[in-house]
Amino acid sequence: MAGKKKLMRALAGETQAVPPVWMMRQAGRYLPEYRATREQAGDFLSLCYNSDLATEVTLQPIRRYGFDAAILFADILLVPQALGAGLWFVTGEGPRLSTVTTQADFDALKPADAIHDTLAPIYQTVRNLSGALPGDVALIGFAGAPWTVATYMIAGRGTPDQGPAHALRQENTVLFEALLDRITDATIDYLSMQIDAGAETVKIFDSWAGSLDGEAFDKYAVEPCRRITAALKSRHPDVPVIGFPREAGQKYVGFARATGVDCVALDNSVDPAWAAAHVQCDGCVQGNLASAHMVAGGQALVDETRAIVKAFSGGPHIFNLGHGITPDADPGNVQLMIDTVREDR
Ligand SMILES: Cc1c2[nH]c(c1CCC(=O)O)Cc1[nH]c(c(CCC(=O)O)c1C)Cc1[nH]c(c(CCC(=O)O)c1C)Cc1[nH]c(c(C)c1CCC(=O)O)C2
Repeated sequence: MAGKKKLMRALAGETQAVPPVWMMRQAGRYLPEYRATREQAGDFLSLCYNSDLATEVTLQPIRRYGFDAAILFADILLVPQALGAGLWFVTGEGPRLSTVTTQADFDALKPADAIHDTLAPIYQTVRNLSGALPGDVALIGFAGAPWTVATYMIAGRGTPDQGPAHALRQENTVLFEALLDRITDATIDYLSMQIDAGAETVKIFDSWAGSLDGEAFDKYAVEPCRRITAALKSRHPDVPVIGFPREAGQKYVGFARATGVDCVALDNSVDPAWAAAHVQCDGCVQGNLASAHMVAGGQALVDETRAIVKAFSGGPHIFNLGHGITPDADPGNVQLMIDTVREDR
């Protein structure tokens, strides 16, 4: 597999002495060049839909640091918008959406295959990137998992406990499941189009998977991810899929087998030694340095980075953070992390 990109080799199950490295939100507000381009675009959503500027911010962290992978610059909430939901961002607070809590709200949504007009600029960004990236850098596409996307569509915003989505699933299960199915169908088409445009792997972000217990986790986190993965594999058999059931805890065990994903991304609440024994045994894992180290830096960052690389050194591993890098991170600490991952060993 010598000629293949480092990220793709890890996803194919190869153990490497130096793991590939990239970061969630690597194109983000901690970088001065990102803030400048975002200002040029006007606002966050305009940046997402401007293919030239979205290409530019995706490339910025690749130029600055030489990561092994670039992740398409977009957002998981573009799918609800393409389905017809209202979406806007309140500076300093986060996303706001028109809510879907009644049958009438649901009936007003567009069919899954009507999303592509809205999302066409995103496919263009992927095409741009596919031609612009250095030859050894892999391109990652992504979408939100249906449960996580639904939590925003139902509440109309981010919530600490996903209460409104849990309430709807209990009070109107039929409507809740219809919404999840609509998002699932749209997500399959969306990711498939990203792959057609040049994404070499795709990641499914289930940021709120941890709030689903027992049977609900199987029905609303595992099953939609399994369905998306199976549909993608039938259309694009050679494209690996990364699943990120954040805060799944013990339910990380067997997630790859149950869903068919090629790699499981770990949040930083997971102990690396435990995950090496119970999750990495099924294939590639990604993670899981705490983002706080990117703010604090110092010897603790170096020690923890080394400990994670060592814990996962017996199998396929992609070095990453456990969640997105935060705006208050120091760009110098990112370089220190990368240098530590890539040091001779
Ligand atoms: C839940 C979620 C969202 N978006 C995303 C998730 C899942 C991952 C996670 O749990 O963080 C995923 C996402 N969002 C963004 C990407 C681009 C790729 C990357 O660099 O990782 C990805 C993969 C850009 C973004 N998405 C957002 C920003 C910051 C916007 C800005 O520039 O002002 C970026 C770079 C905004 C966003 N987008 C979302 C929220 C809640 C917010 C506001 C919070 C915040 O400001 O960080 C929804």
